[in-house]
Amino acid sequence: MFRIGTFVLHLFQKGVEAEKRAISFLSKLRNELQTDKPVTPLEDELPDAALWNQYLDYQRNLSNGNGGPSWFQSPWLYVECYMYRRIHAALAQNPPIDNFDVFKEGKAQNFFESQEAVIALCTYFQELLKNIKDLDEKQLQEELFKLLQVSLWGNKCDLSFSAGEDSSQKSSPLQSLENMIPYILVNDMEKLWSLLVNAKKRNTEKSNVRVDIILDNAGFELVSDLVLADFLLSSKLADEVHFHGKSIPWYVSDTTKHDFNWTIKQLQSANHMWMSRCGINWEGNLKKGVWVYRDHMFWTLPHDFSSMAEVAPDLYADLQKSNLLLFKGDLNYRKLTGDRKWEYTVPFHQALNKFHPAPLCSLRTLKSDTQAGLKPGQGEQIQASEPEWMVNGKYGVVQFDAAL
Ligand SMILES: O=P(O)(O)OC[C@H]1O[C@](O)(CO)[C@@H](O)[C@@H]1O
Ligand SMILES: [Mn+2]
Repeated sequence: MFRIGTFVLHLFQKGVEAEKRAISFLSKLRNELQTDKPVTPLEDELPDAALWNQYLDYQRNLSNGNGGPSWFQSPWLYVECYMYRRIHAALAQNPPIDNFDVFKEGKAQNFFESQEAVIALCTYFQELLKNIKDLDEKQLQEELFKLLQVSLWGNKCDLSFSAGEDSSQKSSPLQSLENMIPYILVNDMEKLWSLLVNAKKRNTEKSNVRVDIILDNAGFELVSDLVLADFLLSSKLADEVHFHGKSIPWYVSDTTKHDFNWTIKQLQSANHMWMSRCGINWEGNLKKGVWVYRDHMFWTLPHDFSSMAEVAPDLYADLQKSNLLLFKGDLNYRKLTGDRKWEYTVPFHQALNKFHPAPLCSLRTLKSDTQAGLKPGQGEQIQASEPEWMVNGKYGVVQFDAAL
């Protein structure tokens, strides 16, 4: 008894010391950020540290003569990613709190506050499954479009955008889809449908149709992505879905492996028949191997996707095996387009800067000022009536690019 007590006390003290170290590391980070200090090399020994430090050298070369990278001067995408990586280092170097996700509570709260919307979506979906075999092509297409839109607007629910404030999905996610169509600035859903239907027709037993979802936020958005993924399998439009999540806590609400499994468990054990049915089916999909969850350190590096083939050739080669890549969310869009301030009419294909592992589509609500592939005058027209259109999350795109 005495021994156990001493052991617990010892652990507790270790925890308190680790917390103090993490807090001092974080206050140092805050001070550097607030006073525009130079970006410094990472000093930890985590597996991606060398790549981060090489990237810092690359940024130093770019800013030659301008004093080197610093918080206010360097590209926003770079320093924002760097901030999340430093937050991770503060914890990861400090056992026993090295696996602690500082954003976990916020993500769980978003999930619980979206409960009604999750119930509405799971109920709708389970009803749909009852007669999915009897649906003709037109009806299947309509259902796909609905679930794509739910997944698109699900991207409104992220926590970094709302600075951690409530951003859960409150209303029924299916109700107002029709009214929101005018807010989809680029709507390539028809192209997705053709691609999937053609892939299915060409599909022989040897070649499975594979769709990859590059996930964004946990909470309601993740549930909407899982429902979409279930629909793709249940409608036989796809045979496998591969999910890609983050290997470290990222941009507050992004999905990690823990969030992914936690969400499915929560649904499974929910006190609601259709919610728990979804959770049970989804765990079954993972066990059968028709759903696969993967993470790769590339997703939490500062590089945009045009350098994936060089920096993470294994990931690029894996994505090349897919029939369709669905990139969720604003940060993925920024990385797809190099976060440049493109003329609105520059073709999406061009903004991708040779990133074409497979046909791809971005489902993203606009929260940052990067947008390509609009019609002439389209951006200017919205700008005139709504100056905040690029950052207020009210508009979205379902923007497709066929591979080379
Ligand atoms: O979760 P999402 O859709 O990638 O949004 C995150 C966005 O929020 C911000 O952190 C703040 O607006 C952007 O940098 C980022 O693009
Ligand atoms: Mn996010």
